[in-house]
Amino acid sequence: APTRPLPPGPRGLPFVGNLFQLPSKLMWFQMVEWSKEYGPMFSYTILGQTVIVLTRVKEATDLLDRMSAKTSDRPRMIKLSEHMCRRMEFASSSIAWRSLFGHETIPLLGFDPTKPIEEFSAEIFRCVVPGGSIVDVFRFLNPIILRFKYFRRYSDRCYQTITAFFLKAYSDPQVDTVPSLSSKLKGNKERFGMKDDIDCSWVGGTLFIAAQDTTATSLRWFFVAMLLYPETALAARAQLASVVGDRPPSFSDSERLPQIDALVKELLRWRPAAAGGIPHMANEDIIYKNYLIPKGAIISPVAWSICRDPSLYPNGDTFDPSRFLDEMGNIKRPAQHSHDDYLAFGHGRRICVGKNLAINTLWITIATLLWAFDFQLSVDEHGQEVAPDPMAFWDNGATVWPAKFGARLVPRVEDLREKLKASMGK
Ligand code: HEM
Repeated sequence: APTRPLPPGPRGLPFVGNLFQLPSKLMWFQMVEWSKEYGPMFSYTILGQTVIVLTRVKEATDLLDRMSAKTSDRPRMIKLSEHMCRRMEFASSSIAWRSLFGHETIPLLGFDPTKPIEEFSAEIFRCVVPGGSIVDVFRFLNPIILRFKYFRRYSDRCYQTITAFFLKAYSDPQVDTVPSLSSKLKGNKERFGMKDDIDCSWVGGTLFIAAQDTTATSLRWFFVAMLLYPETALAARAQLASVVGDRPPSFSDSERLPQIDALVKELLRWRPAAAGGIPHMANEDIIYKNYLIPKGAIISPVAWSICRDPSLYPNGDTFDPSRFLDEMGNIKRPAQHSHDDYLAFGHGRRICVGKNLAINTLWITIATLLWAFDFQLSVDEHGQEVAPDPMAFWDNGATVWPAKFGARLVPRVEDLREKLKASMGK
């Protein structure tokens, strides 16, 4: 069969390819720039590894949803998968902590028992970005690293510490009124194909890592959006006032609060937590639009750009929840192939397994925060209000947070604490 060219892309150097053109931070920005030059689908290479980048809904859904059987492998991530997690990974804090391990919810200002996971997840998230760890770029180093304990000392320590942590979280006594993943696994190991308690504890642990930072990232961006687009908070509060009045919102109000649905959709679209997308890998040669996507190529959907696809979401840089509402104020029918307007959760067989938990977590948290507090800009030492910069980022590897910013939360409800406590008991 006639061979086809790779999608166009930036010229690289012999052997190393485009390695030195990739910034070490905020890599997806480079992808946005390249897509302006080379089109919605382009390719680059790192040391012979082809990466196909997708920046529009059409290409992403054609390749990753409709051809999912051929594009749902994950690239081999040596440092993450083989060193730090020793293949234990198969695939916001409080809710994940409770629903996965069955423990008490975490108090806002008290001791946070999940802190040790943070360092570990930050390192893991760095490895997910193509080129994010040295051994994944220079693969010939792997046998050397495997041979000498010295080179593995960091990954070994990570694995041991985190396994002990997950095991304790899994084995500690649990709140028994609410079912959790741990309580399901205990006593049913064989049924779920688990070898031992370490296996079981890692199931909870990896889900925790995937759940916690992504959801918390979205909540950070929620505050930025509310401070910069206060009119959107007002619209949502007006609806909350008419539906729930002075009691906290609950899921039973959801049918009557489309403004909150629209806010959640817009938040995940405007600032998709995993802005650069999570890479897939082609498991066979694919010819698409007369280009070759070779077997073994990394396919990298850039969520930031896909969620701004002008054919679906005009003025994509503006935070505007009303784009999802019709004239009657109800949620619009989602655009075709838009995953119900939730493109931030990835594609095909690899689509985020925690999508519904994440949407529900964001929904109830956002509804409650809007009901409970006014959000005000912080004030500097000269008494000047300081607005967050929506284009100032903190790169956390797979997730991208807003750079540090201040905000003041002013209670809008009398007896807030008592009302929240009373509603939690229900
Ligand atoms: C705002 C919150 C979240 C966002 C934006 C998000 C986004 C994503 C994305 C983009 C992927 C990769 C999909 C792909 O490869 O095409 C993913 C995978 C995954 N997510 Fe989430 N996620 C969120 C919350 C959660 C939660 C709450 C959980 C667990 C309870 C979770 C568990 C997972 C797991 C296990 C995978 C790997 C699936 C696989 O490889 O087959 N995520 N997520």
